[in-house]
Amino acid sequence: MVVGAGTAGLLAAQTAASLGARVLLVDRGTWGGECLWTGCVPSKALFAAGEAAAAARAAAGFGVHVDGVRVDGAAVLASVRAAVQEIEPVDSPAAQRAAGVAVAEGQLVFTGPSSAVLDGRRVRFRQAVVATGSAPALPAVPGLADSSPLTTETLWDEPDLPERLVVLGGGTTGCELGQAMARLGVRVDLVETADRLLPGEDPAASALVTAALRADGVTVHLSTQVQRVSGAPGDTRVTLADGGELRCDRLLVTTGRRAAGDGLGLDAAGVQRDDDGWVVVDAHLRTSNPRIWAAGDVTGQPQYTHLAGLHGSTVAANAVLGLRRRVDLTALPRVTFTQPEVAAVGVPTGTAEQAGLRVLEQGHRHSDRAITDQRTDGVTRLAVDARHRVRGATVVGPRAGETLAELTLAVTQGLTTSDLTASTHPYPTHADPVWQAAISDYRGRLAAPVPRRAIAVLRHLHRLRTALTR
Ligand SMILES: Cc1cc2nc3c(=O)[nH]c(=O)nc-3n(C[C@H](O)[C@H](O)[C@H](O)COP(=O)(O)OP(=O)(O)OC[C@H]3O[C@@H](n4cnc5c(N)ncnc54)[C@H](O)[C@@H]3O)c2cc1C
Ligand SMILES: NC(=O)c1ccc[n+]([C@@H]2O[C@H](COP(=O)([O-])OP(=O)(O)OC[C@H]3O[C@@H](n4cnc5c(N)ncnc54)[C@H](O)[C@@H]3O)[C@@H](O)[C@H]2O)c1
Repeated sequence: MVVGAGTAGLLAAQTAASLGARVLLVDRGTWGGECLWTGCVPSKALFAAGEAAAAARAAAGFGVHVDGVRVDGAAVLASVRAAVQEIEPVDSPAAQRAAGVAVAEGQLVFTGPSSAVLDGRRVRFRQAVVATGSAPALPAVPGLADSSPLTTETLWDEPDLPERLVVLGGGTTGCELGQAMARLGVRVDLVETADRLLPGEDPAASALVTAALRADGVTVHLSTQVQRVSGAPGDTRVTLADGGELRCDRLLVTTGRRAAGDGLGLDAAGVQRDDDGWVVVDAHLRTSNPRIWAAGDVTGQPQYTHLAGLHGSTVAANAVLGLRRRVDLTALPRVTFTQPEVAAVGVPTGTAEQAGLRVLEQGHRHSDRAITDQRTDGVTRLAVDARHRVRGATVVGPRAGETLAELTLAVTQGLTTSDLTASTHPYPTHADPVWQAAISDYRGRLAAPVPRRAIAVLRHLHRLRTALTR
């Protein structure tokens, strides 16, 4: 039995069925989970709308004049919902049945180590997977909960875009949505408690994203605590610790997540959770109940759809075939879909030098493709070890998420900068700075005393051979 039909649960159920297991997949009704309904899909569709508006405004820089860009907020949100609807059939109950998975809709509650109830019906299972995801967490700010703030669970049902929006939290979600909204003409204040946006990323990435958001009209407040929230939608007031006040029509909270395991009867099932509510798993994703596994956000591991999917297929193989597969997080890629995008993998490049690695940096000012596209505000940073193996990378720039695929392969396979140099890169792409960084590292190696002497000997031998054959 699999509880939760988000990415983790869908992949667990489909993989288990393909391995010959009889599988029941249970969900409350949001087949496809957060990614489809309230996460990746709507946020990327909203970002695409913002990108279209920004491109229209920036067109004059290319000599193309678009007069009077007008944003119809209701139509933007309708286009976002249309994107969700177009993808929805792939994750629907019908699609699961076609894949050999039995489905049931309702709220499942565990009643013991191998039993549960689903809307009053008893269910017994040999093995179960908990894949119930995570939910937005509201910080303990006085007045916040009473001010009906928006979260990523409610934003998409709004009839129109607000005129003024305060976004609390400058992590991935706040930066993506804040920039998209500003580009769509919303007056955005973005409030972050840390001293930089995207505090988990390389500081170079934070600086470039902050500059880009400001250029799009976002007012960024760093190192700022919110003391109190008052008012209601239409006129919400956010009082800052320094005494300042922000007024807005809507407040959007993007300050982090909590596990969605409450009310699931995990205690009755003997499934241990940590102090923050995340389900505790071992390296094979097995919980404290040997019959029950967990996958996806609910484990408290990094919250990404690609990891949830990997978790899902891994637990299915472990549960059905008795394998002992692990999920290796050392080369887990991640992308913040702002413009410029921030893509990173492996050892954090911001702290790589403290870890004894060298950082190769290539600004994008001299990348021909960045120049033709008028997006030179990017940087590529590769962390390499003493054997020139790529151990981590951060790329900031257009399509950085696509560029990251090569670097993820490099980190996973222990490739060196000379391996990257040896594979021809097409010209001109946004991935060019990766090749340039690798080539300059390789050239640096050739300039060292031993290779220089070897090159001198080869040159000398070649001259001799040429002279003798004349
Ligand atoms: C705004 C936003 C943008 C994002 N963008 C990206 C992105 O671009 N790329 C990326 O990789 N990640 C992104 N993420 C993260 C990504 O959405 C999650 O990591 C991923 O969806 C988690 O999948 P999951 O299967 O673990 O959980 P979920 O998708 O949350 O699925 C859990 C399912 O369990 C069901 N459920 C819960 N409790 C019960 C119960 N008791 N009984 C029955 N069913 C139950 C729920 O209804 C739900 O369908 C984004 C997140 C947000 C909020
Ligand atoms: N492109 C993607 O892959 C993508 C997009 C969105 C979300 N996600 C996933 O969802 C997870 C959650 O994202 P998130 O951005 O909601 O959370 P987050 O934890 O990544 O960021 C929250 C931010 O809010 C700040 N903060 C906390 N309390 C605050 C307060 N009271 N006032 C102001 N700022 C405060 C934190 O310092 C932090 O920078 C991400 O870590 C990621 O795994 C992924």
